[in-house]
Amino acid sequence: MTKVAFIGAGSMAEALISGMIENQLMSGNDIWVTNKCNHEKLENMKAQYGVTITYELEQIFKDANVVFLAMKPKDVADALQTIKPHLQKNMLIISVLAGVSIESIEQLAEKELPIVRAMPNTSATIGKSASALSVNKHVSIEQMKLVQQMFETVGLASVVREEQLDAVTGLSGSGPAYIYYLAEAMEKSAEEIGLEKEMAKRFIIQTLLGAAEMLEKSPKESHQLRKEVTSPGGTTEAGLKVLDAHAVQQAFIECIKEATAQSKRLGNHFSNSRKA
Ligand SMILES: NC(=O)C1=CN([C@@H]2O[C@H](COP(=O)(O)OP(=O)(O)OC[C@H]3O[C@@H](n4cnc5c(N)ncnc54)[C@H](O)[C@@H]3O)[C@@H](O)[C@H]2O)C=CC1
Ligand SMILES: O=C(O)[C@@H]1CCC=N1
Repeated sequence: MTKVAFIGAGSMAEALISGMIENQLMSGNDIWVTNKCNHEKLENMKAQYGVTITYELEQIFKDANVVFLAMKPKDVADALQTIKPHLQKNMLIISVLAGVSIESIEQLAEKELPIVRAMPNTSATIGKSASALSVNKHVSIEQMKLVQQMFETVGLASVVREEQLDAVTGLSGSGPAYIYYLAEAMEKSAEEIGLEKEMAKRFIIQTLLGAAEMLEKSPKESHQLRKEVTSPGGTTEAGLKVLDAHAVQQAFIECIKEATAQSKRLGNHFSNSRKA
């Protein structure tokens, strides 16, 4: 039996827990969760997923095979300071922290541990995450199999070079937020053009799902698919001209680059503050 401990009980921890339980990789009995101080949040997770909640570190780490680090990057130094006496050589550490390198975690833990640095996204909740994984040399073949299984249960999982993880963070870690941002704009416009909220929402969702599935199933590139919607002199052309006038595509490119840069900054800030 695998015992999985989550240190941190926020959005990402909940997305992974819910995805792994929903997709029957494990049950709530296999999962132990703690956080910094929000006991109500832990109680809610216990009620919803049947996980065990505790602030007793002895309990959470006893016989744990896998330890997820799921706090914000700014909190990892404090967290590891507290938990490091409980970390054993055979425990697989999976960090989902943006920017924080495997080397930084190794230094904070002050012992040789198998460490996976992962970048999933919140669509893990419904088994649709896009997760990238990098590992250190202490991860065994068996542990790697388990990691692949966990992340494949909650979506697509690919091993990447660690230096690519900042880019993955900017692209697909943060990616769901970009799509929700577009959905928000579509919802707001629907109100202004006279469509009822609920009906508009169904049309927006179906449009996003349909376009995503076309991107997946059609052999055509995204540019070609866009051209096929855009009749000369038609409605799409008129709308897209407005997006071009506001340089929206360029803004999205800069958004993804900036998110990537921020992931790097989070990591640099972290390793520089350790050197200081
Ligand atoms: N939210 C997202 O879409 C994604 C987040 N991530 C990464 O996941 C991590 C968590 O992000 P969120 O879940 O959004 O944050 P959150 O703020 O929702 O949750 C953070 C959790 O960490 C806990 N925590 C803080 N210090 C702690 C300590 N010393 N000991 C135990 N628990 C502690 C907090 O109590 C809270 O439960 C971040 O490092 C982020 O970079 C990665 C991919 C996507
Ligand atoms: O915004 C963040 O920092 C985290 C990492 C990727 C998505 N959310």
